[in-house]
Amino acid sequence: MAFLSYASRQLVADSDDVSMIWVIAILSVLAFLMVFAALHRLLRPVDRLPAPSGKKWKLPPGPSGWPFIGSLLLYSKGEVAAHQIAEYGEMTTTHLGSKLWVVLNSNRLVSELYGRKGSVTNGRPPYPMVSGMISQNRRSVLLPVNGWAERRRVMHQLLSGTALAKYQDYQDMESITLLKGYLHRPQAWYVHNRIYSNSVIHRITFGERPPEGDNVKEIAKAQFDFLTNAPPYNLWDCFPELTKLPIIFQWWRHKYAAMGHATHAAYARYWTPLKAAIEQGDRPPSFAQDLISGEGKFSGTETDKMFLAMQLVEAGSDTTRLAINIFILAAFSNPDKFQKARDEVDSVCGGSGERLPGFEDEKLLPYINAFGKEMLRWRRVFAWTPEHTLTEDLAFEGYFFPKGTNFVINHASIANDPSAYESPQSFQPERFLDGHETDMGGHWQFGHGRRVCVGYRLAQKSLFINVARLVYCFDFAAREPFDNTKINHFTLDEPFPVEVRVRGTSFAELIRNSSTNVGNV
Ligand code: HEM
Repeated sequence: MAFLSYASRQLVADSDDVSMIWVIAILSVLAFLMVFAALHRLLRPVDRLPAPSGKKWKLPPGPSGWPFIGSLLLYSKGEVAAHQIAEYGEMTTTHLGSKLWVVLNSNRLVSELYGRKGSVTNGRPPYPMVSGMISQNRRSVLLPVNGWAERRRVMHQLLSGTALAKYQDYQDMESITLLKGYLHRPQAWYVHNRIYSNSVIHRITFGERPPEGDNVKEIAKAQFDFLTNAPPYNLWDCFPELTKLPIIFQWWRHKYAAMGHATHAAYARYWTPLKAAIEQGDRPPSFAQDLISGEGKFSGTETDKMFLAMQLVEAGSDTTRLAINIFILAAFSNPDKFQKARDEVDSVCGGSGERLPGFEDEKLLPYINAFGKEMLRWRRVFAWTPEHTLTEDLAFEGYFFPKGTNFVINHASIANDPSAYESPQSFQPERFLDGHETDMGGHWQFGHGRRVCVGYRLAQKSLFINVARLVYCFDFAAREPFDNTKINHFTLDEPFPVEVRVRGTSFAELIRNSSTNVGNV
């Protein structure tokens, strides 16, 4: 009897346990579904939100992508993705996390949407991590119109017109230093490219070459943190709405907040002594000097000024280094075009090392400028450049785009479009011999429209002077068989195997005798 009552109690207890397990399971599933539904609602891209009454969003075709992440996995395939995306037509709709990315696959559409419609496509989406936390909302390149516009005006004013001419002396001087580097340590050609790029932008920003020491490493780290999290590389910035979650659930914020503090501290350690020296008046002309003296009429705080100057150094250094690397790649991969470029410089400067080409020769050397443009079409510094975001709903060519749509240039696919460039795989500077060799049309590596690279004229001058002088004085060959589609941008070591040789003794003599103390700087 006792046994029976024990057994029946146990049965009831067991069935209670089973029911409890069921209850917990059902509640868990319900909780999961609720969280899923809430997240789904929170992370709806703008084209899934209602359109103004009586209308419907109408977007170009594109891959359907996965729930939540959209086509994130596709974009991780690099240039292969760019070509697959372009298969949908002149414009392709994709989703990058919760962001709506409309990819522009033709020159015509970049001109139309970045250029003609520039007053409504000059926004930026929110980047809570790389802009908000890492950059403390102070790097203009990622700011929305409000916050960006004044910084842009100041940079434009202090980097164009007479300032541009003033800074040419720095480029001249540093380019001779680069030639001397190539002459004395040819195997370190890629290091000289880096030194040139850092030194020029540093002189422009602060009036002097970068100082040696630990500060420089800290700055390099800050730049690395920024670049490796720039769009579209930061996963959390593909879901900006997640910042609406209670802070306790945003475990990833700490990492980026720490990067922001480190960036601020590194900048301050670097900027403070340079600013003090500039204020004492014993430094040559520079962007920072103009900024500090109030020349640019910038209403920002001291910290804003610091970020503006430091951003310039970051934006101008690595981009130029990579572009000169691409020149070397183009030079040894296309010997016939290289010879044509050399013939042009010889016809102006003499074929026996009589004198170095200079800025005064620019109009006489159209092929050199065309070479510079073609190399940025042929191989690129950037696969993707930051989004241009719609600041209001836009009806365009039968489509209806919601405010918040991000337009993005498909650089790789446009550059390889046979309807835009005959034999796009081949390197042909001739395609840019159109009387506009010194402007930047023909490729979009500097962006386009109101947010176009503010330093593109400086960059174009750097490319001109270095391409002209390197073509004139040095020979380049691949040291071993090499696939020239592999650029290895992200290494600071030799990116591809190159043998550099000075053209002859008269050219070595010319370089040795060239002074790096030119100009009135
Ligand atoms: C080959 C060299 C360079 C390339 C390929 C390049 C490319 C770019 C691109 C694609 C953008 C963004 C454009 C957009 O949003 O549509 C940009 C912005 C910017 N670039 Fe360059 N750049 C180069 C050299 C330079 C130099 C030498 C400087 C410094 C003087 C510079 C300073 C900047 C700045 C400050 C911005 C942000 C502008 C803003 O906030 O409006 N860049 N650049």
